[in-house]
Amino acid sequence: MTGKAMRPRKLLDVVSLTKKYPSKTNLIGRPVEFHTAVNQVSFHVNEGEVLSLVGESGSGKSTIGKCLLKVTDMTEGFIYFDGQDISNLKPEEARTMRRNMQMIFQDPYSSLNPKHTVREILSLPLKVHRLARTGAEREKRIKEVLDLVGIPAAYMERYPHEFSGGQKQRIGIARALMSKPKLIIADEAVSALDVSIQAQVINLLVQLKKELGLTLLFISHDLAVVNYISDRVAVLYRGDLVEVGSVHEVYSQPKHEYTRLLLSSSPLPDPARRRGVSV
Ligand SMILES: Nc1ncnc2c1ncn2[C@@H]1O[C@H](COP(=O)(O)OP(=O)(O)OP(=O)(O)O)[C@@H](O)[C@H]1O
Repeated sequence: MTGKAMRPRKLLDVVSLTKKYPSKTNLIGRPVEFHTAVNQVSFHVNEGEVLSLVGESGSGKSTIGKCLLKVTDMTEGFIYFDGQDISNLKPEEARTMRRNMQMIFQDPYSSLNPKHTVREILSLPLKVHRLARTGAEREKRIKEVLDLVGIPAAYMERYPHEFSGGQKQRIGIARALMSKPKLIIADEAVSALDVSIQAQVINLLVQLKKELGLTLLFISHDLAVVNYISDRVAVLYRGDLVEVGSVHEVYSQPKHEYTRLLLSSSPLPDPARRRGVSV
């Protein structure tokens, strides 16, 4: 024993990520002008931590999430995930990668297929990633994950419309957990929920982080929620990453003018600038 602290391992390393969207096309539909939604953004997420991306609407948060999941192609930059360069994956490789990088969506109402039962919704990731060969194996994993998110296994044959908003989001979280991913990207995962339900879902994520050692990239415009859940926070302003640091550092001593503005305009009680505020 040397007494030295272990260095955290970077699970995700984003280097100079740039995404430009076409903003004007010529007569034959070729893009001739571009809008830079994400500009040379670099950050990392350590294994087992929650990093939040914050910023006002249009600052590029969701675009970063989409580039990471390969839902959209980035224009420039590098992405390293779990020791692998995933900057330029082929579609088949991206599918395999998504087993380890899953997403929780903002709107639990539209993100679950209304025609599928919970069993079908949760079976799908297992089938796509060829993870459970038999029906019994699938059943076991579904029950295990429903238990983790606090939905009774007896509700497995129900359809999404039979659940409340908070329960639907728990099912969304369950779906993301099915393949035992290493990283979960939660894009405004609680914004569509009532405040009291938000707190329950956030507490569930905190509990899952502790129990499963989850690594989370949490995308949100809500500074109170971010304060509660995050280890570190990265602030985006019009596509630029202007500041990154521990929640305590950023909230108590914001370095960038925009971060100060964001904090002053958020309904965050003063003590919330210290860690541990409840939402
Ligand atoms: N598919 C697209 N085509 C063209 N422009 C886009 C597209 N998606 C996003 N944008 C633009 O890119 C910029 C960043 O958008 P993005 O959705 O990433 O921001 P955001 O911070 O997630 O905002 P919000 O919280 O409102 O979703 C915005 O100016 C947006 O209009």
